Amino acid sequence: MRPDGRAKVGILISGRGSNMQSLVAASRAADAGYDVALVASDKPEAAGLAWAAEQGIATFALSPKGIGKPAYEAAIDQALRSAGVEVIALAGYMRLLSGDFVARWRGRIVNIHPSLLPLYKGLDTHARAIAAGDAKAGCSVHIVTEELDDGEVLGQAEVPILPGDDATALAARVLVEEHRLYPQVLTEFVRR
Ligand SMILES: Nc1nc2c(c(=O)[nH]1)N[C@@H](CN(C=O)c1ccc(C(=O)N[C@@H](CCC(=O)O)C(=O)O)cc1)CN2
Ligand SMILES: NCC(=O)N[C@@H]1O[C@H](COP(=O)([O-])[O-])[C@@H](O)[C@H]1O
Repeated sequence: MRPDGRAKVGILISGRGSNMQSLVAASRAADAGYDVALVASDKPEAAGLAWAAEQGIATFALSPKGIGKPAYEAAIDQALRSAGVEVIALAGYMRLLSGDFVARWRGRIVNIHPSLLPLYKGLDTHARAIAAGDAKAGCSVHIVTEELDDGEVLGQAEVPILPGDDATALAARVLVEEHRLYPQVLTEFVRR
């Protein structure tokens, strides 16, 4: 924790990075409680990396292809520690973190997932909610454990599933809530 009581957060992304952008924007508030010290990705071509660099935020990119998960995770871990990161926020990060990595950062990794956990862990959450005939969907911010999408839920936001919705329309409606919920929950989390 910095002398001014603000936590240093590292954000892991795999693509567009719109949640990362909402976390960065919110960090600029005096009462955010955190600063973004690093944006890292398993995809060097991830669009969010370029945006973060333009904001003057340190970035790190490495593909696990050809180097194996242990070496890959050791490099990500080193980049996070070198940046002084205290809390990791997964934001559209599509790789499963190993038990070793999670253990090294126990209780200090959070993730946003596009469903009302414990419903629809994993992928294709919106299509599954529509196929099930659900009346509502949403997103969840949870603590990351070894198990996929299984940790303590810190916050959720609901949206209606409307007649004629397809997964794309529903994802867009949920994403608006993700961008509102994640910064709010991260600020509460770093103050825990
Ligand atoms: N140990 C954990 N790692 C991650 C978690 C978690 O809860 N525990 N959350 C995910 C994010 N996520 C859902 O929010 C998610 C990411 C990826 C997948 C997935 O199925 N990925 C592909 C590729 C996996 C890989 O190559 O590593 C797959 O398994 O085929 C599902 C959900 C981030 N990591
Ligand atoms: N299972 C993890 C997962 O599906 N995460 C989801 O990926 C999207 C990333 O968008 P973004 O790159 O614009 O933040 C977000 O909708 C996030 O909830």
